[in-house]
Amino acid sequence: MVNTCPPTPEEAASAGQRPFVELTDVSLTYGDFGEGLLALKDFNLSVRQGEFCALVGPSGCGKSTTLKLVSGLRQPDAGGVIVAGKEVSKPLKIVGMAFQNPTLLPWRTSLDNVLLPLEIVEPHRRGFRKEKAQHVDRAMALFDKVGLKDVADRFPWQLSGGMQQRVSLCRSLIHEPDLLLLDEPFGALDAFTREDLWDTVKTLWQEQKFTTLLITHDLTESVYMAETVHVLSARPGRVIHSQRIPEALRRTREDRFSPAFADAVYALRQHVGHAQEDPS
Ligand SMILES: Nc1ncnc2c1ncn2[C@@H]1O[C@H](COP(=O)(O)OP(=O)(O)OP(=O)(O)O)[C@@H](O)[C@H]1O
Repeated sequence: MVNTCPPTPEEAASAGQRPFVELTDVSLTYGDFGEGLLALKDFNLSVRQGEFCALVGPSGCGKSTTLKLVSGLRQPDAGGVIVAGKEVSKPLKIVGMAFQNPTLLPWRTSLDNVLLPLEIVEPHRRGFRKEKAQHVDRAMALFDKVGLKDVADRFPWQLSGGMQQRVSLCRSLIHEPDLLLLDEPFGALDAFTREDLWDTVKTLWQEQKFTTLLITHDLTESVYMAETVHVLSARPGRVIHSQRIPEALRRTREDRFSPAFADAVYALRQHVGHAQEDPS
């Protein structure tokens, strides 16, 4: 049932698609070169436009580092990082990010937290006052989509963890990014809230088709959410296995209890196990 052969960059190219995100032979060392910590080595990754990918792998293998490279927060020591056809050399504006910790500012209301990126990042900042009414409308529509009611005027400390994470999600999407980077955003939530948010994010992605990279330690989550799951080796991280997850496997919540779904999770678990045993 599980197709373990993702489309290669060549196959995507022959179908007329250039990868939207492409990391080629990337290495990155933290700290002083020579005695620093080698986080990624010979790292290759290719993501199609609109694709939903998950990155899984042992703790400390370089998953968050990969997102830092893709978002332009860090540059590699060697190799290339291309997003939307351009070499990444500085923080990208087409990126939305959400993390395990919602990182909302406690003195701002939910609405003002969501509007914050538009207030401080160009080109939105310039026209912010003039276009504020449209931005507020968009924020309210996003609140609605993620199932939040009457939270606009409430402060983060008046919201549950799941509600805060939904606000954080709205903030990551308010500027309509082409690329959504999710660093374990569901990790700290209770199981039921997490499952609800999986569906929320899936629905938003199906509607808007932003290219998505999700970091997770939860293989069930990766199979339910992603079209392709990439398994990283132990540090220094590189992709050692890529697994396509057929859509038919993960349409509904009930699908998560099917034998085919369990097979896909099991196959991934084997590869993560190998990564933990043998870093080479
Ligand atoms: N700013 C930094 N300075 C020095 N070392 C760092 C820095 N950031 C990350 N590292 C190290 O680089 C390696 C990869 O870190 P990274 O956070 O990318 O891993 P990860 O796979 O996301 O980990 P986890 O699954 O535990 O969140 C780790 O050994 C980490 O300690």
